[in-house]
Amino acid sequence: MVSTQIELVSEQRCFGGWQRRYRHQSQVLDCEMIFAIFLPPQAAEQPVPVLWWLSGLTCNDENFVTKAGAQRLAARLGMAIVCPDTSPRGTDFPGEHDSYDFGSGAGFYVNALEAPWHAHYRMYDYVTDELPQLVRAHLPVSDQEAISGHSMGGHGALVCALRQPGRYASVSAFAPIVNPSDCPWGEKAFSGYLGDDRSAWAAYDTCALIERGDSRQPLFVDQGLADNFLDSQLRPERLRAVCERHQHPLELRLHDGYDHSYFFIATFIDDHLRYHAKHLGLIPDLES
Ligand SMILES: N[C@@H](CCC(=O)N[C@@H](CS)C(=O)NCC(=O)O)C(=O)O
Repeated sequence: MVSTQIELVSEQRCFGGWQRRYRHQSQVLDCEMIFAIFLPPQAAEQPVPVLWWLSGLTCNDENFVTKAGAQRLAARLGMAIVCPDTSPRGTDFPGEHDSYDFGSGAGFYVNALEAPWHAHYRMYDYVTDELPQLVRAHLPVSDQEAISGHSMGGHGALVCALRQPGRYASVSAFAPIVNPSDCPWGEKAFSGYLGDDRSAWAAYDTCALIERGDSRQPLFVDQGLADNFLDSQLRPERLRAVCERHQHPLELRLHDGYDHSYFFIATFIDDHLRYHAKHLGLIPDLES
């Protein structure tokens, strides 16, 4: 079941299109949520394909919008970009706001199984089901979709695509957490949201999903080599190894000197937008 109302919070003209924020009551998360959408100029004429952008720890719907610099090219390509928030909001469970890597701002795109989180922390269903239905019902986007994200959101994007073969035209990620079942961020989040039975964790672990082999969708991943979290949390070599073992198509680009920040994302976001535009069948007007 989908909530039916969305309320415009703000809008700005941007590269001939619109950058907007909307508020709505999420039934899946049982709280009020805000999401951002960039609508390119083409959306005034007809529904346009949509890129889902999943952000990382500590983010809300605004980080990508204000820091990635994606709107200029998205406007030319005719691609909408939707940025969901990263967790339910407005709830106040014990410990929910105490740390940056668990609770608010850190939903990890899972459907929680453990109390008290399971009543609200259902970000997988929110970003793959409720929000797409809501956006399509109210805004000029087509059912063609691609997905990308950063860090916790890179994990989310890869997991959403690998769990739903054939759904997204393409998937990409910046500095994704590729093996959350075996890194400190993931172990903390998954034991809190999913419980101690690690068999439930594999459904949200990119490396485990590639092992399972349900999807053959190519993965496009950028990773900075000066990323503070490279060796402790991200471990792209594990993604490379599992993809090699299973002949899963992977383009993994390692970039000297780039860190974990949105400066890294802003540097390479155009490559990702063009990659998705190609797979979404958009004909880019890239002269000039
Ligand atoms: N706050 C954490 C790091 C959190 C962090 O780097 N978050 C990334 C995603 S994992 C982010 O995008 N932060 C928001 C921003 O840069 O705008 C720390 O200082 O260790």
